[in-house]
Amino acid sequence: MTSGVGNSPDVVAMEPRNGNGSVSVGIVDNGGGIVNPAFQPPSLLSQQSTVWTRRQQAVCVRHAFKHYGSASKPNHVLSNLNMTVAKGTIYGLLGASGCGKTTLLSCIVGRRRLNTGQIFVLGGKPGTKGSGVPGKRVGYMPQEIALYGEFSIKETMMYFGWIFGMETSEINDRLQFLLNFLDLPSQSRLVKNLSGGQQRRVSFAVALMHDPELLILDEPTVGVDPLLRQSIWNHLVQITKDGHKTVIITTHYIEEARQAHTIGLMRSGRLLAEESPRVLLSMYHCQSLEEVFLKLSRKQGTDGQPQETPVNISNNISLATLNWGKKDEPVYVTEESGVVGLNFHQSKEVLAQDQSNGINGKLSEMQMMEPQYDSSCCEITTRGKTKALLQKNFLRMWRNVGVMLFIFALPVMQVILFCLAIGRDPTGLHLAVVNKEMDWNTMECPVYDNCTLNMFSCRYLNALPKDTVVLDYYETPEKAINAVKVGDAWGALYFTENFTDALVARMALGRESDDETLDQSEVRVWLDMSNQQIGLMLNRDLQLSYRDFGQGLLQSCDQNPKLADIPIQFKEPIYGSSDPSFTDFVAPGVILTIVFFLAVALTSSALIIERTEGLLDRSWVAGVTPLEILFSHVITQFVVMCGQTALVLIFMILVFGVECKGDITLVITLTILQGLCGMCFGFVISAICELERNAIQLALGSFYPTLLLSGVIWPVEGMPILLRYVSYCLPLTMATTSLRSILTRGWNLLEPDVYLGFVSTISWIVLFLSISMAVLKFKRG
Ligand SMILES: Nc1ncnc2c1ncn2[C@@H]1O[C@H](COP(=O)(O)OP(=O)(O)OP(=O)(O)O)[C@@H](O)[C@H]1O
Repeated sequence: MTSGVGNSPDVVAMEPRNGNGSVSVGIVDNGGGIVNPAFQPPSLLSQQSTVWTRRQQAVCVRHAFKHYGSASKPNHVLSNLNMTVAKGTIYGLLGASGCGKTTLLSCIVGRRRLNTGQIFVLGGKPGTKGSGVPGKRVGYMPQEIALYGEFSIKETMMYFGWIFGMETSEINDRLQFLLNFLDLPSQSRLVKNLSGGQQRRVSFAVALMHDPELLILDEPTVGVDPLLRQSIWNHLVQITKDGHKTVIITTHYIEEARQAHTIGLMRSGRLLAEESPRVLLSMYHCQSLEEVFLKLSRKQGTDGQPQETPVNISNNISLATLNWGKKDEPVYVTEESGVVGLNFHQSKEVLAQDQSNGINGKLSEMQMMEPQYDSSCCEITTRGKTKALLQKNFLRMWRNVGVMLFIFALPVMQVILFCLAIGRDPTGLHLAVVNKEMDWNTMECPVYDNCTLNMFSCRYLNALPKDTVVLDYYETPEKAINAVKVGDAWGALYFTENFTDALVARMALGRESDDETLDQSEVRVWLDMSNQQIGLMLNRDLQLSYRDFGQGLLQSCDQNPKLADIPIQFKEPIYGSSDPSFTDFVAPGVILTIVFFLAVALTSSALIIERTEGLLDRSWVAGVTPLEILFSHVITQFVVMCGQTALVLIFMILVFGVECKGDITLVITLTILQGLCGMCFGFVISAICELERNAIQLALGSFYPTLLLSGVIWPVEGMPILLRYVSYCLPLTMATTSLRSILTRGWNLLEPDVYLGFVSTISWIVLFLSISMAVLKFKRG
């Protein structure tokens, strides 16, 4: 690449550099100005290496293209943009709202990736190993507040300080300085209770916290009073003085950017100019930078689309470096370049420092040295980051009463409600009875418990379970049936007036009994089967009561009670009890569902809230990786889950007596694993969804199908064969079967039914984690 340095500068302007007495010299175009008599065009040497030279700049952006939206309908935000920020300078990035400043900055700090083009920041490419960007080499103040509202100012500083690898004492010292410098209120004040301006200052303080090499400030002076604004600028000038720190700042107060060393005027994703304020003013014969901007904007408007001439970008600092042999001479470099495709003159001033103030040597040293690499690049994580992230997660939970209730009160309430409301036999069911053996006037129905062969209907009715059925007597079968029809009773029972005689005859005659006898000896029942559970239960109770009645009668008449039973002998069940409860069947699924979906609910919104508040991005720019964020949530959730699992199991097993025949450690492990699985599913949701409401919809939307298809409330064996396969692929199905086998059969890990539940759960955890990591990485691009 050739440089335009060989073109003799027409005019060179000298201006004192802020405060330090050194001089910086700008080269002005043919429009007139002061010529620096000392100027000697640097001898043109071929560049050693483009990469090497770019590494000498703080930021170097080349041919940057960035669009949002799909490739078919792109919203172009950066269009062939080039930008050079010299080390040790303040770079004011100005431009109208929506021109792409924030997008450019977010690409520089590694929050976003360009579609094409290159960015070098502090010698490396953002996002590459060892570049330190994102990381502690950069201090970033985004446009949004991006702070944890529930944190105090001190906790905020601690959080970011730890992430930046600072010691607590160091953070405290720095905090005191920043509190004074930025005129902040007491360090114990919660960020959410600060005024907008105060919050912005805290956000600024976070960027300054670790005294980074490169400060990137997106509108730091919005909502800040003029006095403080000036002191912020003074501070920026101060920290860039020694050439080690660089600042890129955007502001809507164009005139305050006069204090910057270089100004980049941006419009529609391109840089219209990149000059020192003085050069810009004299180049365009304007009194204010605003006028310059307007002129340039109009020029761009009349020029129409920029010509796609190859951009000739030389590198001032590299040239300066190549010419560094003449250390005692100021170095001036001019280049003619079609910056961003616009054919306009871009002269650049390279600051040459007076050797007498000692800075020249430093600059020289800095520019000649190899890029510094972040030594923490190869660590998976640091103690500070882990501490900061964990403290953040726990504090956020602890400070939020709603979340705490959600975490611990809700599972207990769900278990209590489940055990009280599900699986118990219904009671107080009305039966409409027509008993023609009774005297309707006296309503007497004597019950004999000896071998008296009289009033069998009363003896049978007496055998019905008292808490389950309530007997209402009716005069005629029509009235009793009508009571069922209008919903007053769940069934109607009819006994003929010679029920007892017919039943005795039936028993005595056996196969000799005629149809009339058989008919008269039967209890006629009309049930309301609209409610399957109640209908089946009444059916069962009516039959069991008849067996009890028959056995009691035979026993009292010294007969073998077995004669009253059907000839099927049910032995003691191998697993479960002979009176199984629906609760025991559903409980395993309910335990897992509660823990799984609470975890989904808790995590699905966690990342989204952080993202919408800008906290996630800010943490990323501070050097926290998606893996560290996920990992910190996994640990936090794990602790929460242990508490939830303990509560759920204590209430289920100890308080409500749900059967547990197996190893309780297996039960605990599987429950916690399911919680982790739910959490990972929550991560997927929060990674996919941009808005909290979408996450809630997705979480709720997935709840019902999962519950219905996982064999929690009905056996999977009852599903059509295809749906069964779908069911087995869901995260809860095999785990529910596994937990059921442990609880009710007492099986151990050697049984396929049990270990497949563990295998399926762990596989889902890995799958969900991989998906969320992939989505997070994709979104950053
Ligand atoms: N995440 C996003 N998805 C889609 N479009 C976006 C996104 N972020 C920004 N944009 C669009 O990109 C364009 C540039 O936005 P950007 O925030 O970079 O502008 P800006 O110059 O910083 O504006 P301001 O000064 O108002 O902050 C705008 O049209 C904006 O609507």
